[in-house]
Amino acid sequence: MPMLIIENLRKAFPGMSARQVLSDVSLRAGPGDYVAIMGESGSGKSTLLNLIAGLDTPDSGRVLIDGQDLLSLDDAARTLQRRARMGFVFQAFHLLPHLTIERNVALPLALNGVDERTSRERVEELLTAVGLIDRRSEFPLKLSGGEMQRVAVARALVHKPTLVLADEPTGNLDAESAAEVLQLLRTQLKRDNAIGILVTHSTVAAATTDRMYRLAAGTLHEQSVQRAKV
Ligand SMILES: Nc1ncnc2c1ncn2[C@@H]1O[C@H](COP(=O)(O)OP(=O)(O)OP(=O)(O)O)[C@@H](O)[C@H]1O
Repeated sequence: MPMLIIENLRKAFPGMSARQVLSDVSLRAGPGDYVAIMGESGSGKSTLLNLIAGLDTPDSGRVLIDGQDLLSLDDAARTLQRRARMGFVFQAFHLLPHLTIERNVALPLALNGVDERTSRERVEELLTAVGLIDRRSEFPLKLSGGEMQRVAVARALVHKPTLVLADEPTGNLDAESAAEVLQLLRTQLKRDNAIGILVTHSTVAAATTDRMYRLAAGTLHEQSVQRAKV
């Protein structure tokens, strides 16, 4: 069963203005949970995402994904686990320009050694779900921002990860494309029973999740959300 446990994370960065960026962050999420994290610029949202992804090391506390502490693994094993168990959606899309749309979506499957036939079927399923199956042979630069982000959503979910981390995924989109991407992200997460973490400045985006937290003074504060329809 997909499970994310974040326990008592602390993190400070050394330097002149050294201060506790995260002082005590804990969070639990299970299958299909979709959580928003908001907070002022500099409150530590990116720091927290990096710790969850095992890209940075906390001063204390731990992150367990499906019971596994990524930091207990060496670099190579941690990379394999990250590839297998996580999907990412970034503000700037991060599609590979020299690969077709279907190759972009297939990438996590190729990296995880999934066979060609299974891969083809799953890519088709995801591209159909995000409404881009007819554009499969095109290259990303032919697409609009909203379309690129729909490809990125397909790529983040194609390998059925435990956890999808979305960092301001609608920051570069107009309101209409943003709503479309948010709806797809939610639908696909729920369909695959994945855990979603959405980092955003937008209350409209946050309102599409199930639970919303504000990161302030180094810790998470749960906010009441009125679930919005997107
Ligand atoms: N590698 C680093 N070395 C030193 N300080 C850092 C480092 N990374 C982040 N910080 C500091 O930690 C604090 C939190 O930064 P972080 O990027 O996590 O904030 P954020 O909430 O993601 O901000 P934004 O919304 O602007 O992206 C900031 O004061 C930042 O300057």
